[in-house]
Amino acid sequence: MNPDSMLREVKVEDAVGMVLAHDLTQIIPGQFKGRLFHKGHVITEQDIPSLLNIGKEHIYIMELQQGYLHEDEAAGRMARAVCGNHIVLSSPHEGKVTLKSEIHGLAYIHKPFIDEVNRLGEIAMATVKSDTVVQPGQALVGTRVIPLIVEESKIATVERLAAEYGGGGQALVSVKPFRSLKVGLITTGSEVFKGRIQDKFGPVVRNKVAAFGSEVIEQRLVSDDMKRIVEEIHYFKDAGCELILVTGGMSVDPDDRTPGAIKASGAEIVSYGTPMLPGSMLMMAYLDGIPIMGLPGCVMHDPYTSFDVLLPRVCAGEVILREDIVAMGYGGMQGC
Ligand SMILES: Nc1nc2c(c(=O)[nH]1)N[C@H]1C(S)=C(S)[C@@H](COP(=O)(O)OP(=O)(O)OC[C@H]3O[C@@H](n4cnc5c(N)ncnc54)[C@H](O)[C@@H]3O)O[C@H]1N2
Ligand code: MOO
Repeated sequence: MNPDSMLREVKVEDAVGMVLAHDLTQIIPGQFKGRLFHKGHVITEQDIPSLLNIGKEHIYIMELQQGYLHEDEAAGRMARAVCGNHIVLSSPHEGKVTLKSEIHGLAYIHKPFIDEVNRLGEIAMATVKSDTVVQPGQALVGTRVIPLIVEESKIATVERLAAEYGGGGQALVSVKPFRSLKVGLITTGSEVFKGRIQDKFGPVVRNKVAAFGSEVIEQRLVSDDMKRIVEEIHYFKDAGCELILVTGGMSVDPDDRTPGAIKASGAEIVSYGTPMLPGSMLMMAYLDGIPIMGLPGCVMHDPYTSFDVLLPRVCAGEVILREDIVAMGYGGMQGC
């Protein structure tokens, strides 16, 4: 059956007493965008000028047949098919259902599934990117079908794909909460250690870490001495730190000892260097499963560096792999 045959066009002047088949939107640029009339609204004589003002000279009267879905129901079914932990669904609004985060956390979106669904046609599933930090109430995903009436089989296909892609029990859209990590901070640099200049790394790192609910339990200053830096890494490991950050000395000068010290501590190096600017000199490593990050000078003064991309992921309990670092290059030119 042609879905158009389920829709009858009626002139608004003849539509008094009839029921609206979908939400009607008004847009006044700079002032208002939203629903002027709800689906299910019974049209009155007084509504006619308002309808004409938003360009509606006709409305649809709908007689939905077996095997077809209204846009609101289709959007709701798609949203329920992908919804995972810490997500709440909005009620349908202008044919769209929104998945919102319940918590401050890290968004997870299964990109191959989203691409597959959007390839089907007549469907729009718009998401934030995976690993976006989201606030409570923030929208992660909007689901909508393009026509007013869609074949039920198309939505069943979305549900089947969701079951296939999410087969391992992992939802296709979810939010990971941040863990509260004990963080050890080692600040290298003889000029800071000897008091020639005041430390500016500590406050910045404390604030960034606190933003994800973790805490720098202690900061220790060391000179540019590899043996001393290694000792401090082991000190924080023995103190039970779940993340160790080493600042400064990450570049190419003879006094830049930090990469060598992280290596000499026995840590496995995931990557020395990150394809992102600012933050290209960052090192990611693990010592017996404890993440160690070498932070270059730019973290002190640039508001968004490779550290700001990786820190939330580490705080959400993700293990950073070489491929994750590789993937940061595309889109990683943030200005430096
Ligand atoms: N020829 C090259 N030059 C630079 C490279 C490079 O690859 N080749 N990399 C650049 C990048 S990227 C960065 S970032 C910077 C600095 O990296 P470092 O981590 O080695 O930083 P430092 O040399 O230790 O210090 C730079 C600067 O910042 C001051 N500093 C360091 N720590 C503190 C602190 N805790 N409080 C206050 N100020 C601090 C330090 O005194 C220096 O003035 O290198 C680029 N250059
Ligand atoms: O580690 Mo650097 O930012 O690329 O300045």
